[in-house]
Amino acid sequence: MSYSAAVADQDARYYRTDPGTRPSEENGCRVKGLIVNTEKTIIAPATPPGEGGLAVVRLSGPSSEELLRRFFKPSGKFPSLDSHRLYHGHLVDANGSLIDEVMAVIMRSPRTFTREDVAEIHCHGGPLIVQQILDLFIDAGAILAQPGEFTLRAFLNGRIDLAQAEAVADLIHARSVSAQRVALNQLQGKLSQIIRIYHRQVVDLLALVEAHIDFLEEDISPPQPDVLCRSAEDIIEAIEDLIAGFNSGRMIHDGLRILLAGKPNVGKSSLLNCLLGESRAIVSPSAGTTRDIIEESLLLHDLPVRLIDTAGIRHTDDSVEQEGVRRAREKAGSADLVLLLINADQHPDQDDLLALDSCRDQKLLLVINKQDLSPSVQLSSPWSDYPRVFISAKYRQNIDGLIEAVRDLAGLSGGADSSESVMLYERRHYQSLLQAKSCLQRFISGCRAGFGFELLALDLRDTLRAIGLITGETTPDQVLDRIFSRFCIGK
Ligand SMILES: Nc1nc2c(c(=O)[nH]1)N(C=O)[C@@H](CNc1ccc(C(=O)N[C@@H](CCC(=O)O)C(=O)O)cc1)CN2
Ligand SMILES: Nc1nc2c(ncn2[C@@H]2O[C@H](COP(=O)(O)OP(=O)(O)OP(=O)(O)O)[C@@H](O)[C@H]2O)c(=O)[nH]1
Ligand SMILES: [Mg+2]
Repeated sequence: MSYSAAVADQDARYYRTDPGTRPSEENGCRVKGLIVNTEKTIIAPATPPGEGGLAVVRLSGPSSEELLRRFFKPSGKFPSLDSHRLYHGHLVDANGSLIDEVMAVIMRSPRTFTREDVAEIHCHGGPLIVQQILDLFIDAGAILAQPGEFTLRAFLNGRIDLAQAEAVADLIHARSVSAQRVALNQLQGKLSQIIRIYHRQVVDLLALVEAHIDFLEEDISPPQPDVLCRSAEDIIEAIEDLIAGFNSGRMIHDGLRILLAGKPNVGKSSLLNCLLGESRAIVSPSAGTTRDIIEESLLLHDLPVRLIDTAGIRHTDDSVEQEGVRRAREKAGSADLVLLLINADQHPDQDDLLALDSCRDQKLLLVINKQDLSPSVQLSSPWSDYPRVFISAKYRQNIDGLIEAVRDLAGLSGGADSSESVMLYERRHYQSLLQAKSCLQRFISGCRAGFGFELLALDLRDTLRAIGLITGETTPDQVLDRIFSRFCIGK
């Protein structure tokens, strides 16, 4: 089967190892079984499509070595290929015609990324070459890997847990150094280690409770409710520490949504252009220039940011401008942070107040623009209630001060860039921990209300299930499926 036919056939390749749990046919639609057949040897390009210096094609599974040996002819006289050694040679097809001059390596199980036998072919980076190599191996019995299947196999074979597998994708997608660092820490198992500690503590607590269920007749004194409660409270406290960092983690990972708000002509679009370093939005001295919402992604000192420029907010009879104002107000709610611009050379007026009203409930930084025109402006309440920074968007004055103020307000100054830091940034992990916390809280109220140990044990088992979702011990197949489908082919 050719590479493209194999891609088309991908869906037909999901099956489980256990025949008892074959995918069922429900309403004529196949349910994807996630457990892959690790008897099969998978193949995929490990490098992105297109031209490059090199491309790497990777195989994993029991036939990797046999398939490599069939088509790879090492230079020199090597009776056998040593594991983990890169060899120079030629790749030839079944008829013996040359496909490419390559380097190849065989890595024997279990010291490999997937814990299976892995072979890699480092060929010239041309799409046609890669295509021919894939065709060659697929014709010989290898199957094209699903997106994420190498990492999935590493997970199924127990080399990494689910949080580490997710970190592989996050590492690849990271666009800022901090996001990269946080993902790398997670890949190294630092989050998993903490999760395992929580797990251990809940297991210990459960053992205490269950011992009393099992040995009811024997004369051992039951654990004191306040002792049980205290243990649960300690675990909750630790979980809360991790939960508390989620917002910062999420911002580092997903980027910060920053809305530029303010009445017309305060310089919102000028600030967008200034931060972007290019003239993206139209700037003009006439009020009401921006009508549509303009969104751009950029890095502010390594912080990924989605910057949203909106129509200046004011009362207006122009229907197009009214629509712009409506959209601007609507956007305000979805932002992590609002930069509300006012003029340095003018006391805030009714239109400024209107703009403030539209984003009062948001985290807000007052940006006093055009400081080149006037060095200071006297602010009274409500304006004096907000953190503020003076800048000039047009002349790029104090932009560093602005970025610092943004980081401060987002809670990202210091801490976050410590290389040791473990940060919660996946919503899935956050939700599992919230769930674990509420199970523990239920346990505590149960203890206090004098519930029986059987019931209390149930709460603790629910806690363990919630914690296990993070490392993948208790994660349902559909969730695994969703996680691994985020991966690219070949990872
Ligand atoms: N050429 C190449 N480079 C690569 C990878 C790869 O698969 N091939 N990787 C793929 O993502 C990453 C490296 N990650 C890896 C992680 C674990 C193992 C591995 O073999 N682990 C074994 C122990 C290794 C040993 O002791 O020598 C294990 O954990 O059991 C290999 C690569 C990035 N660079
Ligand atoms: N002196 C001075 N002028 C500025 C500064 N920033 C912006 N301006 C000027 O203010 C005018 C309005 O700027 P814009 O960026 O279009 O303002 P806006 O808030 O996007 O306006 P609307 O899109 O109409 O809501 C332009 O003439 C800019 O050149 C500044 O820091 N100093
Ligand atoms: Mg504008």
